[in-house]
Amino acid sequence: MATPHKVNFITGNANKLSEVRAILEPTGIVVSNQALDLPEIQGSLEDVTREKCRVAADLVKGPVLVEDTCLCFNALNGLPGPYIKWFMKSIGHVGLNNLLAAYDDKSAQAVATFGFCKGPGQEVLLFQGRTDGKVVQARGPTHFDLKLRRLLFRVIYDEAFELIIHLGWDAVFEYEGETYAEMDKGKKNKISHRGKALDELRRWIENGGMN
Ligand SMILES: O=c1[nH]c(=O)c2ncn([C@@H]3O[C@H](COP(=O)(O)OP(=O)(O)OP(=O)(O)O)[C@@H](O)[C@H]3O)c2[nH]1
Ligand SMILES: [Mg+2]
Repeated sequence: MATPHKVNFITGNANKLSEVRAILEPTGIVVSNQALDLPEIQGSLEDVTREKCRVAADLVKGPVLVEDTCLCFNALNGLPGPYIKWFMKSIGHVGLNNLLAAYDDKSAQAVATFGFCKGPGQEVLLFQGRTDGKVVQARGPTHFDLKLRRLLFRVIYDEAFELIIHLGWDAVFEYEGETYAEMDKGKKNKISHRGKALDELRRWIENGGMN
């Protein structure tokens, strides 16, 4: 039997990790994980991922997969884009809606950019997926993971605030009438920015890219 392909996904986000595993593992790609704090520079979506990947490969001294997620509002020429994590932390779901209050155009794109690098000093390859949707008032469970919500009630306020950034924006991103939060995970993973980017990665791996 052929040895399964393996990727070492460097992320501190447990929700991303579980989605990546749910998407890749049924295709025979084994996903290991290291949670490292990687720098996120200012720049284009591609620049942010490329730099995360370069630093991760240096730290791990081996092959790595990283991902950076953006939420781009068309009325705001792509902002918050790669800064969505900090916007979520500062203004939450209501604030994201308020940002678009002055515009009729509520359309947005969720973008996942994965970077793969074979090791220190090697080229970073990018795999990107985009899903078009629109920003709506929060609907569906306002968490990107239930366990985190339970934890939220158990930790002190400051830690709870830090965790809010992991709750994500699934509840305010609507795709064809349903928010990501209202969809079952299987459906989200089929149509999501992350699912599409991982399709590209899987095709590349199946065509011998990692050899
Ligand atoms: O509701 C959501 N549905 C998703 O599908 C999704 N994917 C990412 N996110 C959130 O968007 C920001 C991206 O920032 P990000 O890419 O830098 O991630 P991160 O810092 O959490 O992890 P990482 O950089 O260690 O991989 C972070 O706040 C993530 O929690 C999502 N929220
Ligand atoms: Mg990050």
